[in-house]
Amino acid sequence: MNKNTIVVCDHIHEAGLNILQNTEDINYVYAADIDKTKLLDIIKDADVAITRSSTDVDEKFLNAATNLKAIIRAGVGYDNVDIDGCSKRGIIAMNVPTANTIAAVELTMAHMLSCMRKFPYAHNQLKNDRVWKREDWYGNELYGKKLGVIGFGNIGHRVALRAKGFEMDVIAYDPYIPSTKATDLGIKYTTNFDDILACDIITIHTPKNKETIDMISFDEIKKMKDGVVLINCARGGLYNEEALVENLKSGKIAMAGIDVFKKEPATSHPLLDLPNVTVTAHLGANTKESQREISVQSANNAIESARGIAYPNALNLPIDESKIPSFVKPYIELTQKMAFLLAQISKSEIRAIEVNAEGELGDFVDSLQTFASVGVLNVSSGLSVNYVNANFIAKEKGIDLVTKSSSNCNGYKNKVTIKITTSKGVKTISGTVFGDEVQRVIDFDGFAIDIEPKGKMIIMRNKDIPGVIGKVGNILGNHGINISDFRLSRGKDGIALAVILIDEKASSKVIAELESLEASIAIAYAEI
Ligand SMILES: NC(=O)c1ccc[n+]([C@@H]2O[C@H](COP(=O)([O-])OP(=O)(O)OC[C@H]3O[C@@H](n4cnc5c(N)ncnc54)[C@H](O)[C@@H]3O)[C@@H](O)[C@H]2O)c1
Ligand SMILES: O=C(O)CC[C@@H](O)C(=O)O
Repeated sequence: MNKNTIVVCDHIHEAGLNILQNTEDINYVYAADIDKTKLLDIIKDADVAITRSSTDVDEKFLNAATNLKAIIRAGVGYDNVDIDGCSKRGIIAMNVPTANTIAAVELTMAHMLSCMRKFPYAHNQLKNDRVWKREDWYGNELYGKKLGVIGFGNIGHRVALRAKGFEMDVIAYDPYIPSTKATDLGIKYTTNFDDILACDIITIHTPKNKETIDMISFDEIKKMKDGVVLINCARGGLYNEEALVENLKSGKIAMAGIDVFKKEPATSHPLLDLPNVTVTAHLGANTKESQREISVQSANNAIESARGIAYPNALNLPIDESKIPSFVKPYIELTQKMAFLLAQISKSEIRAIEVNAEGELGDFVDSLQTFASVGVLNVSSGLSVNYVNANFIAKEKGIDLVTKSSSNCNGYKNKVTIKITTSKGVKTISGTVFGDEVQRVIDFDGFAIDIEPKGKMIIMRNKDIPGVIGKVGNILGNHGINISDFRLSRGKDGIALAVILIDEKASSKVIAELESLEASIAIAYAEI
């Protein structure tokens, strides 16, 4: 049996390692203790890799991982995974989004309490210095304080709930959620960032991305109360680190509780030199409960993806299958088939692919576009194109991807039209699904037609003159080709379009003979 290889690149709990070890159809390699440069040698054999924040999945990693089909980030944040790089190579990237939520929530509360009571310093004075000076350690209470929560997702909303337990006055800022997500929990909601800057304590729980890096910097800190407390258990760099250091030194920020740093490991960071900072070494996810769960989920997900069964929590799939209503699924298949058909007929450099989804289907036009790209590119690039990398490859080839949608679909419940622009001109195809799953092509280049997109076919554009059908039948018959269906559509200007479904492949000789007919304008052969 040809076994798939799963490489574990970082330390994960033994519960997951045992699962991998005991899975017969998996070849499991433990590479967590190996130097990261040597990992590049090992990763070349991996079908699936499991990583944490200590392994950067960057260009170097991905270039070395020539067999890789899937990668599991054993945690929430995937800012150290080059998702575009994965997509370009057809690698499915996944994370484990909720298994460490509680661990991170509780560490946030610990930092908050620790900052308010200057806990580590009080602890060190007694434990390390053996000094009993109670007058040095007057802290502040959480009770009654205003807490600003930036990012109200899995962690942020739970921090808010716990803060309410401490009878704090909590306000959430997260423009990407409905306000009711907060207000239903009895938590105030704002879209005005200044409301957050006016709080006594601010904690951040957003992902790290272009929008959130330096979200709090010199200007924002200037607007804050003197003596504000800042907590970051999300990602280093969400608070600008230079601004933190300067304002902690001046006392504008009274205390900061920091679990994460812009560059990790951070053993000589200037924040570590300051007396008003409580720090931990990226321990947000480090509870035994959370690590066991992350490890088990990562191992199971890695096995499923190695077997090609499922890709739980995929980050770069164009569609989340669970969110696609069942009526859309046959349209996805139809779109890919029609695009494949159209690209075969076009046989020239593709410049643009436009997908127009009409009816309720309009809401899913982006997903349909991806599958149209797969269909088109499969003709020229083969099966290495999949729905993870199709749009990247199309863009790299300079193909314009256009989507349109409308509610009106001329008598059909839903309809999808693909328009391909090539160096030779424009071709269009439309289709619909009758009932639950009867897929039909209903229009070819403006000719109304009704065919199932399946099998071998000749598409012939011809002058609408007598005797064409007979002559075509003769040529195909002479070559021993059986016609299973012949669909004719007559245009207004004396031109007709025929789609001839046949049982055997039509050779280039057959196509040449058809082209030589006096009525013939254009002949193409295609197979789905
Ligand atoms: N310290 C650790 O070990 C540790 C552990 C787990 C998670 N994390 C980090 O914590 C953060 C939050 O994780 P989560 O599981 O709650 O993620 P999540 O995706 O459930 O929530 C993130 C929230 O941030 C919001 N958001 C995004 N951009 C925003 C913006 N510009 N302004 C305001 N809100 C914005 C989103 O709408 C979402 O509600 C992530 O950065 C994650 O990597 C750290
Ligand atoms: O332990 C890790 O890999 C980091 C965990 C945490 O930061 C996460 O994003 O899940």
